[in-house]
Formats: sequence, C-alpha cells, structure tokens
Amino acid sequence: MKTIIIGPRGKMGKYIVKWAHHMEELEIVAGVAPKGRDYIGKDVGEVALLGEMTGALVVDDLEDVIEKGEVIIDFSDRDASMEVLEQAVKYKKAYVCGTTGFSEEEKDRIAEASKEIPLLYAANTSKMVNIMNRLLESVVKVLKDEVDIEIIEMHDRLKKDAPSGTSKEMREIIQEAAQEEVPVEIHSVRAGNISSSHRVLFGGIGERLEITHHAYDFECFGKGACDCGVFLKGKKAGFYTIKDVIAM
Ligand SMILES: NC(=O)C1=CN([C@@H]2O[C@H](COP(=O)(O)OP(=O)(O)OC[C@H]3O[C@@H](n4cnc5c(N)ncnc54)[C@H](OP(=O)(O)O)[C@@H]3O)[C@@H](O)[C@H]2O)C=CC1
Ligand SMILES: O=C(O)C1=N[C@H](C(=O)O)C[C@H](O)C1
Repeated sequence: MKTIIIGPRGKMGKYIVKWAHHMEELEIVAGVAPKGRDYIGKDVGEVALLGEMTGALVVDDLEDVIEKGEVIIDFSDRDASMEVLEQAVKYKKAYVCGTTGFSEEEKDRIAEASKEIPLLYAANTSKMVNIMNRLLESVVKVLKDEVDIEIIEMHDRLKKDAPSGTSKEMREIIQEAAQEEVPVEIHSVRAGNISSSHRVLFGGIGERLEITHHAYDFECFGKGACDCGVFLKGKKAGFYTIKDVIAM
C-alpha cells in the first residue's frame, strides 16, 4: 500500500518509517512535517535516521502529496491529526491514527469521519498491551468486588498528554468488564526518558496482583502501526481498532 507518514522525525515516526520501509506490503510515498522545518525536501529515510534512502520526500503540506497515497499513518499531535483527518476524508484515504490526548468532541469527529473512510484508531499498537487488556477483562470479572484497582502509567518528560491514552482505554475496558462504574484511579508519572510503562494493580486483603507492560523503546508500537496500515487494505469505510488487527 502506498503510504504517507505524518511526522517522520518524531519518536514514533522514526520507527514507523523503519517498519514501513522493510515491510513488503507497504511503500513509503511521502512524509509530512510541520511548516518551517529545515528537513523539508529531504528523503524520508534521511529524516528518520534510517541509514537508507527511501526515494520519498518530506513535504510540509499533506494536500500536495495525498493523491499519491492509499493509507496515511499518523502518530503526531492532536491539532495536526485533526487536520490530517479532514484531508483524509476529503480525499477518501484510509487513515491510521495513533495520536492520543483528544477531547471528547475530537473523538466524536473521528468516529463521524469513519462513516466516510476506513479509519483505524489505536491508542496503543503493541501486541502485548492488547493481550494485557484481555487479561484485565478476565481478572476484573472474578475480582471486581474484592479489590481496589489502580493504574500506574509512566512516560518520558516530553509526553504532552496525561493520563496516557492507553491507561484511559484500560479504565474503560475494566469498567466494561465489571459492567458498572467501579472506581479506577490513574496515576501518571512523567520523568526522564522512561519509555511507556503501564501497570494495573489489583489490591486485595493480604495479597495483590499486578499486571505490567514495559516498552523498552517504540519498536513494538512502530511495527503495530504498520500492521494497522496493512490491515486497512481493501477495507470499507468504518471504525476499526487494534482488536480487529490482532487476532486472539
Ligand atoms: N498508539 C500508540 O501505540 C502510540 C501512540 N503514541 C502517540 O503518538 C503521538 C506522537 O508521539 P511521539 O512520537 O512520542 O511524539 P514526537 O513529539 O516525538 O513526534 C511528533 C511528530 O509530529 C510532528 N508534527 C507535529 N505537528 C505536525 C504537523 N502539523 N504536521 C506534520 N507533522 C507534525 C513533529 O514534527 P517535528 O519533529 O518537526 O516537531 C514530530 O515529528 C503522541 O500523541 C503519543 O501519545 C506514541 C507511541 C505509541
Ligand atoms: O510515549 C507515548 O507517548 C505513548 N503514548 C501512547 C499512550 O498515550 O498511551 C501509547 C504508549 O504508551 C506510548
């Protein structure tokens, strides 16, 4: 699939470029960066420190390249993503969005857009995190009346949003599994260059259960993002999630 990557210089963008370049099913046709960056016009591979050229260039206006693409992969920033969403709808392009921190109104707009294009939203594209979500459902069904549930999430000091998108989704998953609004506290830590960590603690009397995921870097998310892009090939308009991609 001809792929446009938003923010190829970003922490996620670099890994998406790496995986998209190496996956047979994807071909990078352009990168899109904010206006004024000194790397506009350079090869996406150079910008993402890939160590190889891709033959695709970074531009500062999605509209200049959007017709070349079949899928847009976007892990950037909430304002940028809302603009990308509008372009994706206008040009009827498949859209993978992994940006977090959206308001409820923005989430509604994303859901609305999925009536017109194939759209996959995933706050976390790690396979292991999504297996962890399954484990949470099982634990909650049995223990919901006996434990206090706390989520501790840690990220690097530059992360813009708190709580993380993943921890908010985990809280929703827990409440859906409990079939009631059980209290779930989220504790956010932002420090140094900690790379994504999510721990769910079930505190009982005389014992506790903890389920934890640590990402050492963004490799797992980058691969997952590209798997989401491949998944959208040939899909009809609709709202897809990572659960559709990871068969369990
Ligand atoms: N779903 C998942 O699994 C994951 C989601 N995320 C989410 O992805 C997002 C990005 O995270 P991260 O990579 O750490 O952040 P970074 O700040 O490292 O990267 C963001 C990138 O977006 C680019 N950007 C900003 N505005 C625009 C614009 N208007 N047009 C084009 N590009 C733009 C930036 O360009 P420049 O570098 O030039 O400033 C930067 O390269 C966050 O919302 C984060 O929470 C992160 C990891 C995993
Ligand atoms: O490092 C980040 O930023 C990440 N953001 C996502 C989130 O907010 O949940 C996913 C992952 O935790 C990394």
